Amino acid sequence: MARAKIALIGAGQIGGTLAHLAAIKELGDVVLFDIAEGTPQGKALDIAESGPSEKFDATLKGTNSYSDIAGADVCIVTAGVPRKPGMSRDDLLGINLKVMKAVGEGIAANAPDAFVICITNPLDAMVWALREFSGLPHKKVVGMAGVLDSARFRHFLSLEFNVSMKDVSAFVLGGHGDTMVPLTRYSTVAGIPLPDLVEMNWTTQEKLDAIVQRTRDGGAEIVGLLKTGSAFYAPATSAIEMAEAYLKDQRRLLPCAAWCDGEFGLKGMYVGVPTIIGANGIEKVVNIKLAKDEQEMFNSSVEAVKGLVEACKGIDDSLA
Ligand SMILES: NC(=O)c1ccc[n+]([C@@H]2O[C@H](COP(=O)([O-])OP(=O)(O)OC[C@H]3O[C@@H](n4cnc5c(N)ncnc54)[C@H](O)[C@@H]3O)[C@@H](O)[C@H]2O)c1
Ligand SMILES: O=C(O)C[C@H](O)C(=O)O
Repeated sequence: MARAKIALIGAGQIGGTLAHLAAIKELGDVVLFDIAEGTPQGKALDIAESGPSEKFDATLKGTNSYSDIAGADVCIVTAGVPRKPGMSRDDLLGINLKVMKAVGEGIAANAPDAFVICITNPLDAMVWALREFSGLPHKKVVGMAGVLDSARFRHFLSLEFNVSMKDVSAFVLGGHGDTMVPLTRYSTVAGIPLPDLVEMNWTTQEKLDAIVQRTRDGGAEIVGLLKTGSAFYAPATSAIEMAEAYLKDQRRLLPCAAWCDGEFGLKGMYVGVPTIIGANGIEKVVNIKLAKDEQEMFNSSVEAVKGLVEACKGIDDSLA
């Protein structure tokens, strides 16, 4: 069987890391696309030259031409600009919206059957815009954020409980911004929900609240440390987890920015919700029951995302 083809739109920090991971995991042949001349070609060659030591079978090609992504099975979009210290993700909306238009049109013309994972910020609005510009089916266009936010939550929890990250599961829903909703009731250590662990005196409510806040600020914490850009190792790993679920029809239950039309009482919008990813893309949005306080937090996150989508419509008439 022919290898899968993975197109990476944007060959910056995340794009290069995605290419490296996709090759090492032998998910398929990789095409790195960028408007910057030389960058995708240089990164593709550099990663290909790691193949003899790493012993992977995958070809890597760098390009500035959309025609090279033709027939891609998966497109992962990181094209655009990251934030700098002092900025919010929402400050990137105007500049990255224009990028989504070019990328959406490029994917529609060359890889209309692909499963498309958007990473560019502000995530929930950009995945919505990318879907609109590309015209691809909603279940084939999804945003990466919940896997990353949940991974950060899991990491911080594993430090607090001094247990393996493997035994910590967590769910972060809502928009990928300050209003994201880390769900403590649905997060566990080896199946024991976090509120029970507080009752067992394994941690305190104050410590748990601080971890929830650190998770919400997880992106800004790294931006503040790096100063010249944002996180890229964990974001790339998160998107690869989603791509692998699609390519291998794993039916993973992962939190993603997915199209909700009826689920969670929403009428046609993208926001972070639990999904099942398999060979058809988003196979299902898992409509979990939220408690009153969780629903209120989710609602305010939904309102924040709606505001960004309205801002996109105000900038680009074709989206209105
Ligand atoms: N969703 C998430 O959880 C998450 C996590 C981390 C970063 N991000 C976002 O991902 C994006 C990329 O981050 P990065 O660190 O890789 O940035 P980066 O600056 O390292 O790379 C972005 C690349 O996009 C390219 N580019 C710009 N316009 C383009 C266009 N029209 N077509 C093709 N390529 C284009 C640039 O040349 C650059 O190489 C940012 O918007 C960042 O905020 C999102
Ligand atoms: O914080 C950012 O700007 C990048 C990304 O959204 C992240 O959460 O790391």
